[in-house]
Amino acid sequence: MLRAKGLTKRYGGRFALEGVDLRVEQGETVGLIGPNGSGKSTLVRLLCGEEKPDEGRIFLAGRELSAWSPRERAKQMAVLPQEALPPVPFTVEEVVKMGRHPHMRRPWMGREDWNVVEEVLERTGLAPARHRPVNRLSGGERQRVAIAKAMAQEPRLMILDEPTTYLDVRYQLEVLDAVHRWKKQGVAIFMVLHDLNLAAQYCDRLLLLKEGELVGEGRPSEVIRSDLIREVYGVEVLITPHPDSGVPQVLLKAREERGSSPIVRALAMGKNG
Ligand SMILES: Nc1ncnc2c1ncn2[C@@H]1O[C@H](COP(=O)(O)OP(=O)(O)OP(=O)(O)O)[C@@H](O)[C@H]1O
Repeated sequence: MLRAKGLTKRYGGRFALEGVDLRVEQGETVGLIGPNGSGKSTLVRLLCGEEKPDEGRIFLAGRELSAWSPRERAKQMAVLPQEALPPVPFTVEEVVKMGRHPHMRRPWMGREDWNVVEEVLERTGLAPARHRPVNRLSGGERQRVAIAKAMAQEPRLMILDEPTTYLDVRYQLEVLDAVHRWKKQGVAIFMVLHDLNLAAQYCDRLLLLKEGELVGEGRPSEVIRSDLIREVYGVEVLITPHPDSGVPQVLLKAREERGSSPIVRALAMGKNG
């Protein structure tokens, strides 16, 4: 569904991405992980056509990304950016309806469009809030509306940049369960996640970025390894299988030499007067 080869991007001569290859099949969830500044958002911007790579090519459903018209591309691919939805003065229902635009042949909604909007509002639990203006919702509620709009678009590929930002643990799981259901319906999913434990639980494959280069790729058990996490993030971790599913889970180890950090020492001095 999505294939990229040799993607390279420079900003002012500095490499943000270098020689990245990837593919996402239908019905597969691929997670992108990596530390701050490793190039995750840059890669997302290239894959959704927002920016052009300096080198490399991207194919969507077998056709070069740049060859798709915006409308036809929107039927194939929905994107949930990190800053998903500004606090606009539209109602929840109006925003979800916007997701149907690429499918509408006339300027008004047909029966099929209304059916999809109704189903999405029900499935996301937003039906009771349908007439509420989005600018009066919390960050987490707005995130759910953005996800509902993307669902109404009925894409074959969904690209999500940190979809759990702003969400408490319950909604993090709700959103990722919804993503998992799309995948089961055959949608290809590519998502950036900071939380390594959620990434291991919800992704079939993981890509690990370090300073713009892919340094790990494979099943969660092949990528979530203490040596690789130490090398890429510079922290000591313990890896243990999840008691239910057996997927690797990361336990953070506190740094041993607490006293040696200048910040910790300064804080301790402040505390002691
Ligand atoms: N528009 C830009 N102009 C200049 N440099 C940029 C630009 N966008 C990103 N960069 C640089 O490219 C590198 C990768 O940034 P990017 O935002 O892709 O990282 P990230 O992995 O998404 O980080 P985070 O986890 O903090 O969101 C960083 O060094 C960043 O400063």
